[in-house]
Amino acid sequence: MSTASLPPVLALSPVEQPPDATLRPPGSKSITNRALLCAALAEGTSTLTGVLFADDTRAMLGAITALGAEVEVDEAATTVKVRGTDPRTASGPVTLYANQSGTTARFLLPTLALRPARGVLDGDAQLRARPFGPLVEALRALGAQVEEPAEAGRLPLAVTGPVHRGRVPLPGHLSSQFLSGLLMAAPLMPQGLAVELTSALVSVPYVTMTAAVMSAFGVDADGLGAAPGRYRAAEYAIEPDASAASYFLAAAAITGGRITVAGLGAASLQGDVRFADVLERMGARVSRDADGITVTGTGTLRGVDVDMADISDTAQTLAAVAVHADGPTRVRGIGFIRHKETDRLAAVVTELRRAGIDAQEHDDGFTINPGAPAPTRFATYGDHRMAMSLSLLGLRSAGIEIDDPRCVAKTYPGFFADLSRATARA
Ligand SMILES: O=C(O)C1=C[C@@H](OP(=O)(O)O)[C@@H](O)[C@H](O)C1
Ligand SMILES: C=C(OP(=O)(O)O)C(=O)O
Repeated sequence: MSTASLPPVLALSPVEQPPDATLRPPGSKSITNRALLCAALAEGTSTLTGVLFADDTRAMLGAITALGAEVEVDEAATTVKVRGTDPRTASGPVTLYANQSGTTARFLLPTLALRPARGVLDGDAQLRARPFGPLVEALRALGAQVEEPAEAGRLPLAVTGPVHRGRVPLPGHLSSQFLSGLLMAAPLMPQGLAVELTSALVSVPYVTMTAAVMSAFGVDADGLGAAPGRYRAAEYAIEPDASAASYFLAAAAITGGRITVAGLGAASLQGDVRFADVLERMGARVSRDADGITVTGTGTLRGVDVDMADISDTAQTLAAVAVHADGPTRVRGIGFIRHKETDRLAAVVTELRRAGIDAQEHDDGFTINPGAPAPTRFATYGDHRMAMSLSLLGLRSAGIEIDDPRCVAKTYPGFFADLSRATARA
């Protein structure tokens, strides 16, 4: 699936009747990038199934190949075989390119610090604007050399390992990805690693996910460290992406239809499945079973006051739902999403106001008042989640257009095709 056939501006039409559909979104970006890295660091050949193919995971595939893993891709079968490598035996320099992908970049920097050679990590302009300072400080504290040829705490960065210490302080309030990246490299550090958090951790479920994927590849991690050891090759099945699922569950709530997202059962590793709980609090009917989550819109949506620090990738989805509620929605706990693909608090409030919706930005979140969106061409800020969330406003309102819809290539190239399939028929 590619975004090449999408126009530069996508015009959306409201649904003719409430949808009644089942779909299985592509594999989880977060799990794919963890499984690819753990497999690349493992002894033996792993087989990953349900792999996401999108810009962010292609960045990780390219990087582990550059690091010396052997990768065999069968995209049609969503399968990747990875023969692992040991970065501690590397000799030459390497350059890795993370494109726009925060996970790829933050997961790989600590792995570069395992190599007794110089490794350069870079990304596109958007990723170069995102913070890396806590990881730079942590790797230096562990004994690696880090050069910051551009700006302090920003890509590009050059890292020369190996590390030789095993304890490190780390702030948690900006991003959990720094901790996840350190944890995945931890078993290959000479003393393992113990991290001491110096500020409250955001996006906590992603660290639990990191420990779960590490454990599937034979390493025990407790969320703050791991003992020295080796990953073992595994056969690993990746779940559908729960953040991607949020758009479809929201679509059912907004339209009064019924949509089932298959493949996200009660044992899901992804915190974002809890977005369905927020829809339930708002008045949608939610059922969960071993195979998936179904949301049925009831025609009533109440405004909510909700902390989304654990599930912040779904905050923009909720903003689109909140427009259709019967009272204000206040989202808290997500000041850190100003450092994602764009300043997501400013972006979502600016775009909703452009459509005539009464929305306010706060230090830690936003308030959205319900309203009828005026015909609007929405800017998307190179942020896939702006494009996917704002497209939900086109389900009930006429004249909604999405600028640069191709930005969904970051995590979900087939999003607009899947949205029109899921919402086209009763
Ligand atoms: O570890 C991960 O896979 C992710 C962690 C989250 O980032 P932060 O920890 O920066 O909030 C999330 O927003 C991102 O899409 C994926
Ligand atoms: C924040 C995101 O991605 P990343 O940090 O991995 O670039 C996202 O997918 O919403």
